[in-house]
Amino acid sequence: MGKSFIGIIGLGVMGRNLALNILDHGFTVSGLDKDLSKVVALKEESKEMASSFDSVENFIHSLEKPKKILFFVPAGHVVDQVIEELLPFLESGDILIDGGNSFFRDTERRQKELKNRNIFFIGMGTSGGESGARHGPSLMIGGDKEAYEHLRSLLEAISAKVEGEPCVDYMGRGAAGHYVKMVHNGIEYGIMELIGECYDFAHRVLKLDEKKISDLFEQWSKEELASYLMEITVHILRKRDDKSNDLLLNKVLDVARQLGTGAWTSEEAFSLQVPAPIIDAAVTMRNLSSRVEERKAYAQHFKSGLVSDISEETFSSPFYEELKKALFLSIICTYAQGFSLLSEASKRYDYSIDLEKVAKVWRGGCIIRSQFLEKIRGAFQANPQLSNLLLDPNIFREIEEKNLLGSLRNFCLYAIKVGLPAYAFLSALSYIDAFRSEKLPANLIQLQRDYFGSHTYERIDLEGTFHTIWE
Ligand SMILES: NC(=O)C1=CN([C@@H]2O[C@H](COP(=O)(O)OP(=O)(O)OC[C@H]3O[C@@H](n4cnc5c(N)ncnc54)[C@H](OP(=O)(O)O)[C@@H]3O)[C@@H](O)[C@H]2O)C=CC1
Ligand SMILES: O=C(CO)[C@H](O)[C@H](O)COP(=O)(O)O
Repeated sequence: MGKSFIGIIGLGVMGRNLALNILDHGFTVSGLDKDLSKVVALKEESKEMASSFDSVENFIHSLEKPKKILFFVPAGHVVDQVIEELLPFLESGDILIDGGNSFFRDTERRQKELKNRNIFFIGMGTSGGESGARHGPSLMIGGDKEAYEHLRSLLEAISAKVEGEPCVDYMGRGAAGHYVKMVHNGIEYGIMELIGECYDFAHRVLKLDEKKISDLFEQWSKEELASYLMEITVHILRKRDDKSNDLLLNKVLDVARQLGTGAWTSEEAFSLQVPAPIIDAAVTMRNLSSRVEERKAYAQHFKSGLVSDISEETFSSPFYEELKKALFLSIICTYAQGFSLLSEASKRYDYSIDLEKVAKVWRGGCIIRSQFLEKIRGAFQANPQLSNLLLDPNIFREIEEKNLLGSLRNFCLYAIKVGLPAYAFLSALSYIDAFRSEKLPANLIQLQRDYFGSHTYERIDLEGTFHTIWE
């Protein structure tokens, strides 16, 4: 039996589907998982799959040189454990690829440790979930460019395509691939929270049922809001429970779980001092959702969930348009915050990330793919140094011409009036309002800091730093 082009360790949701995708494209694959039944099942599903390996040694020997080994195991210590197990069998020039959601600092450390042994370590951000892995994911590559060249033909073949262009590219040195994927997930958190809040408003304030909301969202997903997350939301809103007569949504606990990438994005944004309040709000709202007992106890103090009811006549169809525009602008702001973080990180960590390429690989296959990413790509094509998407003349014009800001403000006013939690929308509004403020009260903060801590301040009329003797 010939040697395999690539080996995959971890044949769960992602590894299994990616293996099948790779096989479909004519590349040979060996698979390994600590759960042997997964290896056997995959071999049964695809006769071309080279398995079943009951030991790392046999698995390694089934691979052609340089050995290319892709991991899809849980992020964290398991990745280190897998590397430890492989090390005795690796040779100079071998290439390890971590396709999981690893923390970028871990990837940097692994790259340094393995470089001493002349082993390449690629951090590959992977998006698209189960179906993306099977039919075409979006792939964000970081690490040694030469090592990427060994994988390029395979990754271009298996990735999603948009107008013939593969949704895979080299993002930059070091952990750039995992960094871009982390920010992708931060944006994913933001958009999911916004869609959730929009649904909540439509349901609890406009008093629309799920059928009507799903029809509305379906219509929107054929317009400016065309995106994967809108599409799946339409399906979710229509899904019936197989254990009762009800909708599945009505049977599901209102606690949003998380594996950490959204919080990492927020922590990074704080660390690099890049404002990303919608992503912060999305993480906070997931955290708040998990405080079930506290929420229940506090809710006892109020007769109804909403502070006041607004008569239904207030909300005729034209208001639905306001809601759509508010969501659209807030989603634009979420992308703006993510790209702004990438722009800063690229400089700080010397990744040299090409933001146009990021938009290109996110247009297809990934969870945050949307029609709007074409405009984002255009913005970075026109100005690769653009520091914030809101400054792009075309995006600015669209916001102005459609009066998106007016709609967002109107939506937020109603949400506040009735007491509906809309933290992500309110964060989007504050973000824009702060950005369009030539003057902020930060002069007062400068003086407060100087007052209590002698931290000094800058003046608008004189160069240098100043301190006032306050008492
Ligand atoms: N699911 C998704 O939509 C996406 C996931 N990711 C990331 O991809 C990675 C994998 O995710 P996913 O496929 O969902 O996870 P799964 O849990 O479905 O699969 C992981 C597999 O790795 C196996 N495994 C665990 N430890 C070892 C080990 N030491 N040696 C060999 N195999 C091992 C697990 O076996 P066992 O179950 O017996 O522990 C399991 O079969 C994660 O980092 C995840 O965050 C990235 C993008 C999307
Ligand atoms: O990477 C992904 C999608 O892009 C994974 O599905 C990830 O698990 C999503 O994050 P979380 O589990 O925290 O919601």
